[in-house]
Amino acid sequence: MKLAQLCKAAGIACDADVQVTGFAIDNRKVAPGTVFGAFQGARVNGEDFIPAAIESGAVAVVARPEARVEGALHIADVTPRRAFAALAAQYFTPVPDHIVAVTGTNGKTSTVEMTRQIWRMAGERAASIGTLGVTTPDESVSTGLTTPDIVTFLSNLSGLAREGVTHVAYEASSHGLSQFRNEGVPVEAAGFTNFSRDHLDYHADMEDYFRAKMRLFDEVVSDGATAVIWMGSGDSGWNARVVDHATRRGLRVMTVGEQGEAIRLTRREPTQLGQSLTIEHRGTSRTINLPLIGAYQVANALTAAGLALATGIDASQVWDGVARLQPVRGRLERAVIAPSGAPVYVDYAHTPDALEAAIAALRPHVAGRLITVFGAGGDRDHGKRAPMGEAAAKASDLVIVTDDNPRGEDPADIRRQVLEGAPQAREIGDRREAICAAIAEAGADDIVLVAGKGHETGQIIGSGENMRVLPFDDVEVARECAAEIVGTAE
Ligand SMILES: CC(=O)N[C@H]1[C@@H](OP(=O)(O)OP(=O)(O)OC[C@H]2O[C@@H](n3ccc(=O)[nH]c3=O)[C@H](O)[C@@H]2O)O[C@H](CO)[C@@H](O)[C@@H]1O[C@H](C)C(=O)N[C@@H](C)C(=O)N[C@H](CCC(=O)O)C(=O)O
Ligand SMILES: Nc1ncnc2c1ncn2[C@@H]1O[C@H](COP(=O)(O)OP(=O)(O)OP(=O)(O)O)[C@@H](O)[C@H]1O
Ligand SMILES: N[C@H](CCC[C@H](N)C(=O)O)C(=O)O
Ligand SMILES: [Mg+2]
Repeated sequence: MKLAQLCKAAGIACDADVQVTGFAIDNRKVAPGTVFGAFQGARVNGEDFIPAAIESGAVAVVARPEARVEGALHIADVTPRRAFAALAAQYFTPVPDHIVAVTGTNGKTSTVEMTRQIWRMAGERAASIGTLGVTTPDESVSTGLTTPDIVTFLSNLSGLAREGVTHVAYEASSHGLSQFRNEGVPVEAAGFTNFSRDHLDYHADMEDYFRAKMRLFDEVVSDGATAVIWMGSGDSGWNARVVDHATRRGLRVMTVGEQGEAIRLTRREPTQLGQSLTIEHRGTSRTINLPLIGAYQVANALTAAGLALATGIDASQVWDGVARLQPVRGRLERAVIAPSGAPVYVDYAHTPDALEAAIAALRPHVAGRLITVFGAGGDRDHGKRAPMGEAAAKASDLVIVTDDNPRGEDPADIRRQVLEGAPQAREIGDRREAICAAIAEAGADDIVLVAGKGHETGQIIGSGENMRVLPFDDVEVARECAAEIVGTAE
């Protein structure tokens, strides 16, 4: 493909009659004919690798105007990541016909996964991209990050289209949005789940964090797209601000929830295996049995339903799909029933709000005590640690604070910060020991919640060159702890 053609389609000024063979943001991935994106990063300055990229055959470099580019075309832009995304998107074609994105502090992975399930049950070839990796009709492949880099994202999308996938739901994290890591393609609908504290190690404050998320509605979605916005009973005001952003952009606004107008939730009652919901949609009231527990999964399921409707799926198929949703890996997943009879749940709650939501989900099912085991990740937002402790302590009967991916920090330090919010909690650093202690402690009427790692399969220790990932899976460990108790009793 010719560079001039790509530039023209992207609305970027460049005039070079060179053949493009690919795109890269890492000089080590440059081959002859590549367009190299040189960005200032959090760790290093990509502009330092421009000479090496040109040496390897880069034909053009997208970089700030002040960057030095000698020996290749300089496509200068004050926001080079944005220009690079727009240009690369012209190269990685075709893409699936229906693409939707989901943002919010919690619930993105669950919502994209549920959207994928609803599409699939309606007979579409559907995929999702997010924290769980890329899930296609045939397989699931982990990518390591919620939003991979822009080149991986775009090439994944065109790869999916070539495999015949027509519908894709992707997760737009605030990191991804602020780094222009997942855009350039036509986005037909965007979902918004909720907004609460997280990532203030990366964003200056809550407003800055919110602004990053709003790029999805202000800039990333296509003109005339639909905004599916959760409006629950107790929302903090952020969700109403999302409606303002969507309205200003001229999007079709679809609000969903107890206070939703397009899809209104009028009743929710926990049942033995899930919950019974009454929904009003297009003047019709219907009762649906959602086979999942937890108010939070209702929010995600209804937001997913809104996204499926926005892509033209027939309403009766959407509601049938909601009634047949399968659990999402690591989100209120029942790992095992302890020998005492206590169920043990694994959940990915790693913010104060998520812990509150996960505990609230289990509370109606607890006759005795709710025992919560959790920790906080290292090299991430420190300020959320004490509030996580508070959220757990307020709603649990017993809290055990343990380690969760300490990364480059001293784990004892992280636990101390969590314990500031939960002074009565027990402290057991070793995560396996903590999980086993909770399971051993639980009686027949109790429930154990192991929060923070969900689907993760490793404990991340150390950083940089000393980083190691020790195999660790909360679900497996819970099962092993339960088996050990049986073993000791025999
Ligand atoms: C802070 C952050 O988000 N960093 C991400 C970001 O890196 P960066 O642009 O700052 O990169 P950098 O390492 O400073 O390098 C700058 C540039 O030089 C280039 N380079 C670098 C070295 C070299 O030898 N040659 C070279 O060309 C790099 O490719 C890069 O373009 O872009 C990279 C690829 O696009 C990501 O891999 C990297 O994620 C790091 C590993 C990370 O841990 N990110 C986490 C915090 C994250 O993004 N998490 C969110 C989930 C959040 C949530 O939903 O809760 C996510 O979306 O995954
Ligand atoms: N709608 C919701 N409201 C409140 N809490 C939620 C909601 N959905 C999920 N959670 C909580 O957040 C946890 C993570 O959910 P999920 O993985 O779907 O979110 P995410 O936004 O993708 O997270 P991440 O930012 O880490 O990618 C769940 O295990 C649950 O504890
Ligand atoms: N167990 C995890 C959850 C991380 C969630 C991730 N989305 C992020 O914050 O980057 C941790 O804190 O290490
Ligand atoms: Mg996620």
